[in-house]
Amino acid sequence: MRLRNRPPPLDLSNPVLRFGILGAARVAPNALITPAKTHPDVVVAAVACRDKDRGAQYAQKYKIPRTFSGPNAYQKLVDDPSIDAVYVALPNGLHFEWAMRALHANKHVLVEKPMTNTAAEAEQLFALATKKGLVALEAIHCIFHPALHRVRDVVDSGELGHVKSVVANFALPSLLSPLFFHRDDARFHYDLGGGCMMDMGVYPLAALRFITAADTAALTVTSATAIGHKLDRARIDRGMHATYTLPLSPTWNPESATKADATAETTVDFAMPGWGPFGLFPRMIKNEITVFLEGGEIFVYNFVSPGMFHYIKVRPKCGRTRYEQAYKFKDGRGKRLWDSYRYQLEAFVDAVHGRAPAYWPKPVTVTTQLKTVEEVYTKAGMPPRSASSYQPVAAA
Ligand SMILES: NC(=O)C1=CN([C@@H]2O[C@H](COP(=O)(O)OP(=O)(O)OC[C@H]3O[C@@H](n4cnc5c(N)ncnc54)[C@H](OP(=O)(O)O)[C@@H]3O)[C@@H](O)[C@H]2O)C=CC1
Ligand SMILES: O=C1OC[C@@H](O)[C@H](O)[C@H]1O
Repeated sequence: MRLRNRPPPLDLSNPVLRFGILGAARVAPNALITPAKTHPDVVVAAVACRDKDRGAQYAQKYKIPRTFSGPNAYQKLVDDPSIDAVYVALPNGLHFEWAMRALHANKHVLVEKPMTNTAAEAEQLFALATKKGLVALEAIHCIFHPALHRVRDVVDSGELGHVKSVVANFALPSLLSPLFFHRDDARFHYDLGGGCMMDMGVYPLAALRFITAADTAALTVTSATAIGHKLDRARIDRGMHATYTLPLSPTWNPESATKADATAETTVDFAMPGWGPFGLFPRMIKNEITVFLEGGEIFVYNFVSPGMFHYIKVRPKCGRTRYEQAYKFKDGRGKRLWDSYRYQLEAFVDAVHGRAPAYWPKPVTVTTQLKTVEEVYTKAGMPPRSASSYQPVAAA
């Protein structure tokens, strides 16, 4: 075991990016470990897990050569000179602290969504990354897939006129919830940045902002209604419904655009109850967006994981309905079999190497989204998620 855990010697002429993962996290196999296998410039070199045995099992299962464990595991990984980039796969409330610690240790950071608990924290994080010349990316993977770019292009083309409203839903039926969440999941804990709007809500919000080109401004939240979670009804939302006003995008076709702002709504739920007598009939997963435009509708099925399967239904008021799919970018970049995590990794590595990624979110995209999430909680009568108590080192 000792031998296996000894780091391979560093080859400084090798452009390979050596990732370390913080947390033996459930998300990491899909989000990084598997995509890294098909990226020639990426190696998953280490994982840090607080528990020694669990860390060793995880490393063995996913063939990760090095494990850090114990109470200082995360800091040891972050400080290790053989690691170039840190994937922060921890509960939301720990993202800020560990991404900041990694940046201070001169590592690039791929941070799980939502990037931080608060908009102010994300601003601080991006400021440090910029100061140090490091890459910091929030892992809202679906935005990196060509499918949502195709939807944005159809909207942008003006073929259906300007956007009137958008409805985006991502919700799991209660029957399926135990497959996704532990009974005592971090998602249900306020102190760890839990809540459904934080966890699932960021997908519909980011996607609808992206496809309507309203991704660099904070939306106005016009209403929000939360369904409290049984473990903490006052602070943790099991479900959230919110409505917004979208700023009019200057990229819409000026011929068809009117001065009226568009509206939007999102619905998310960790555990939708069944319907009918005693809620006996289970609901289906909701994972779709509908864009209503002057001249028709666009419906996107499976916007969260479009790499698995998706379709885009374009239904003009006059004319024939068509179905589209997009698994590659229009400039030919990408591969049919890449999923959204693989596209995200491609963008991350491109950015590290100074190549122009197919898509790269501006820091303001992330910070304004978090402002909107904060406003949703406030409007729903719940406290926005609290800032981390971590105090970044002043000068590093
Ligand atoms: N992009 C995507 O598709 C998805 C993203 N996510 C995001 O990824 C992050 C992690 O989610 P997920 O993988 O489901 O999480 P897990 O429940 O698997 O937890 C991840 C790790 O968090 C660590 N951890 C550290 N402190 C605590 C604590 N106090 N309580 C609980 N865990 C702790 C544990 O590390 P250790 O091993 O050291 O014990 C654990 O392995 C979240 O931010 C979530 O939003 C989640 C799912 C999908
Ligand atoms: O893709 C996802 O689906 C379920 C969520 O709880 C998870 O965090 C999210 O990223």
